[in-house]
Amino acid sequence: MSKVLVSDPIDQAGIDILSQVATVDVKTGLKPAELIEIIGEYDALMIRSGTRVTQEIIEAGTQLKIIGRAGVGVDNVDVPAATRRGIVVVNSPEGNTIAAAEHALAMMLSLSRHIPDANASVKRGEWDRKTFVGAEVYKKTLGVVGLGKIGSHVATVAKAMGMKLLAYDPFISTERAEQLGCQLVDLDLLMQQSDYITLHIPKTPETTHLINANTLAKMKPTARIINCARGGIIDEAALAAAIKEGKIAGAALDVFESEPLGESELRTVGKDIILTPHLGASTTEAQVNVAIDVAEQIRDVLLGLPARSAVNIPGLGPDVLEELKPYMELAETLGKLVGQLAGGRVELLTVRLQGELATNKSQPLVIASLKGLLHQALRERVNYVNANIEAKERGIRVIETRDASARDYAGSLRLEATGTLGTHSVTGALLGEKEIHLTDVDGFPINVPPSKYMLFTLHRDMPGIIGKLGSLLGSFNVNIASMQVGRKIVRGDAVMALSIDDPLPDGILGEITKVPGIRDAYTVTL
Ligand SMILES: NC(=O)c1ccc[n+]([C@@H]2O[C@H](COP(=O)([O-])OP(=O)(O)OC[C@H]3O[C@@H](n4cnc5c(N)ncnc54)[C@H](O)[C@@H]3O)[C@@H](O)[C@H]2O)c1
Ligand SMILES: O=C(O)CC[C@@H](O)C(=O)O
Repeated sequence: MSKVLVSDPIDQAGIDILSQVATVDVKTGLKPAELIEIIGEYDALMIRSGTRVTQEIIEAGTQLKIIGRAGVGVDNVDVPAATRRGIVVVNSPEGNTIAAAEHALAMMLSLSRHIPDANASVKRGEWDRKTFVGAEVYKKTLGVVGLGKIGSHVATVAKAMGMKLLAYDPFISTERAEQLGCQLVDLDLLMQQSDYITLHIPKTPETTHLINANTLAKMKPTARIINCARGGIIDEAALAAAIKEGKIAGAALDVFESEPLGESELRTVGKDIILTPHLGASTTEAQVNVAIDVAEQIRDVLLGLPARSAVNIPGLGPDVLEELKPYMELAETLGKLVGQLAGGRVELLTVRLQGELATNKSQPLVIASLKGLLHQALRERVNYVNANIEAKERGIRVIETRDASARDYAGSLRLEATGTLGTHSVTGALLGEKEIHLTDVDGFPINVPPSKYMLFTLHRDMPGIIGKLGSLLGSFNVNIASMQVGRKIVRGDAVMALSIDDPLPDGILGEITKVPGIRDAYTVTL
């Protein structure tokens, strides 16, 4: 019989499901060293946010087939390390949506009516009705940052309370925002005009400290901000200072840069801040939902069936997977690349299956392309199961075309993305059945394997330009691993594809486009 370790408190409904197929050990509060010592015995690990599943733990888990996160965020799991070891990582993308949305709404109302402090004062034996005069949310403006699952529910309820809604989400269509009664605006306008601001975005390199001293300075002195998404999206020191200096009226936080919250400026802010210990998902209903959702997936994988919500391995049948796996990796890589070249919000993705691919089942490749395209916005929240629906919700139209006559490679795939900032295309093929090569960018032929960090330029093919770019990158200590120019005619327009060893430092793209002859530059992380 299989063995499952449950290392965080999980609802009994989940344990009951696991017990149908496995021996279940519940051992919570283990120290990393204790977990490393015992993990080798187990086929599956089920966690919440309390267990940090590091590469070391994954390597010690020699029998592990699946890690189940009873919740949304898998930021406490080293997913790449699990993927390298062939371990499926599953989550529950929707089980706690309502709980988290309601917590954010509760925070907003508690802030506006001083409920935590009024409650504490009565319990101290006081009867003070003057200090706790509040404000109504009716007819006030709520700025929703991130209009995904949780943000959408918050918006719907806030609308019903008579609030005016602004939303900032660069990956959502105007139509979707309008359906929710939200006016889609840029972040600056949202910060300036909102009375309440609520964050519902993932934590990514782009969203880390998205709310900082500069953005806080744009808020009204009477405005309040709520973060029930992820710690680190708000710069905590800047927030504490902004409240203490009266630049904003208050904040409510459920999540923190470091959890559990230790010594922190936030604790010294006083009555204008509400702090809860990551309770967004802590409702009986949500805990039952996520426990059942994840336990069912662990049970299925232990029985050799696909998981419905894997963040790293598709929930498709093993036969389809085996046949299409290399092409799905190609499609996902091209999706990530074209999404980053297009920037902004993509409205149309054209997927063109060429050569022998034209006769293949296209659906998995379209899904893999969309998963890649949406990765920038949704990170681990987009998977092979939800990519299609997430794309629809964002108003991304997909067109599939086929060209069996294309003969350059046995089979190749071309993705073209049209968005608010223009149209870009990329083509790729497999060499030796496995090795991905980029064969065309924006109509310019190249032949380069993708690498984690890349830089693409659109420039005029003229003497000296490569040297100037090389020196500029060198002056920023950027090491070039490889470089190739693709051009159609000599001294015409050309594309340069560079693989670089590290991410480009901030501000360098602007310097690159100042090099005479370089029109555009795009940095890409794959
Ligand atoms: N406090 C809790 O206990 C708790 C519980 C559940 C979820 N969460 C967190 O809540 C957040 C939202 O979860 P969800 O399920 O709604 O996710 P979701 O993927 O459905 O929605 C996230 C939205 O953010 C948008 N987005 C991505 N990058 C953005 C950017 N740079 N600027 C603006 N918008 C951007 C996406 O387009 C998407 O619409 C996540 O961080 C999740 O981890 C917290
Ligand atoms: O397990 C929890 O309570 C955290 C839940 C939440 O942050 C999530 O990502 O689902």
